[in-house]
Amino acid sequence: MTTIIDGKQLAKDLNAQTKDRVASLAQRGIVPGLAVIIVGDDPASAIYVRNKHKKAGQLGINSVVRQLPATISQADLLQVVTEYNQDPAIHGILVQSPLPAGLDEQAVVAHIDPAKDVDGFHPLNVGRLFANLPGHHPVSCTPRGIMTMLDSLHTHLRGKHAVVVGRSMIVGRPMASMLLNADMTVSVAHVYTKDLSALTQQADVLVVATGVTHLIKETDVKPGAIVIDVGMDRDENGKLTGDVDFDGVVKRAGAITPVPGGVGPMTIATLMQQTVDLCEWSEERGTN
Ligand SMILES: NC(=O)C1=CN([C@@H]2O[C@H](COP(=O)(O)OP(=O)(O)OC[C@H]3O[C@@H](n4cnc5c(N)ncnc54)[C@H](OP(=O)(O)O)[C@@H]3O)[C@@H](O)[C@H]2O)C=CC1
Ligand SMILES: Nc1nc(=O)c2c([nH]1)NC[C@@H]1CN(c3ccc(C(=O)N[C@@H](CCC(=O)O)C(=O)O)cc3)C=[N+]21
Repeated sequence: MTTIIDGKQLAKDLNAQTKDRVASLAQRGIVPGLAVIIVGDDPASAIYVRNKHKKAGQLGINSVVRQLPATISQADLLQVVTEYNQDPAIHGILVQSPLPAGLDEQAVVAHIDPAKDVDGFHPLNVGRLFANLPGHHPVSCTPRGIMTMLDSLHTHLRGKHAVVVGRSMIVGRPMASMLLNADMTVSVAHVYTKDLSALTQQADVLVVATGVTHLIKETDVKPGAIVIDVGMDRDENGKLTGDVDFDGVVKRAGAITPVPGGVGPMTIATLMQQTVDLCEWSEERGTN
């Protein structure tokens, strides 16, 4: 029997925990604050931002959405980030990606106070993850949510082979670091990988984040493998689907995430979790 990993239910469970933590903070007069900066009018980004804002409200997190015109200058955008860096009511800052052409996303991310970097995209936090440094630091929410999903399976990861397909800053690279930090043997595949299928067939844990609809088929997967589909793609009918051919792969995998209802809801729940983490860490340090 294949386990269908229920991202929606896991997100519900995680959100319930986050809500409890927010309630405990409220008793001390503390409200976690999240600032979401969205530049331009990309419709997909607008939907994500609305979902994040709604979820934050449900959990008692104070979320501020700052909509900025696509024509904003780099300097003015940096100034908005500075404003939230200096605002003691804001614990997490997120700049929705992608930014319109002409704006330097890396420079904007590097301008965020690393202690308020709720996406875990700041180079200092990326480096801390890569080096597996001890202590508190934020990390990319999508792979962190995937680690929570793997934890829920209560399976032994140490020494097993993980294959990550994709090497983006938001998913593939931080995912590979987290799996390595969990003592797995990690392979990272990308467009130049030769014989991708031969590699993915060796994976005990296979994470796919490419944006290529149904790249991974039943015959690309080892029997019993855990398959995590990060893809959020549109099929020929405009329906949301993944990078994994679910109907085929489900016959062979030991566990698999669906799209929708898999990694996506856990990304948002993890963002909320990490906003509260940042708030608690700043309290511990006494910086607020
Ligand atoms: N559910 C969620 O929470 C999230 C979902 N997503 C979704 O995940 C998918 C990936 O997102 P993201 O990582 O941002 O995408 P990017 O486009 O930034 O990166 C895609 C990666 O996949 C690799 N790749 C592309 N085609 C192939 C191929 N045929 N074989 C092997 N590797 C390939 C690329 O390799 P190379 O580097 O060589 O070009 C690249 O590293 C998208 O569908 C996106 O919508 C993204 C973020 C969050
Ligand atoms: N700074 C930044 N941080 C991000 O975390 C970030 C970003 N930029 N840019 C875009 C990607 C994408 N992303 C998703 C969030 C939720 C779902 C999600 O909730 N998906 C639902 C379905 C939603 C639907 O039906 O459209 C699901 O999979 O079930 C998906 C994708 C966060 N991203």
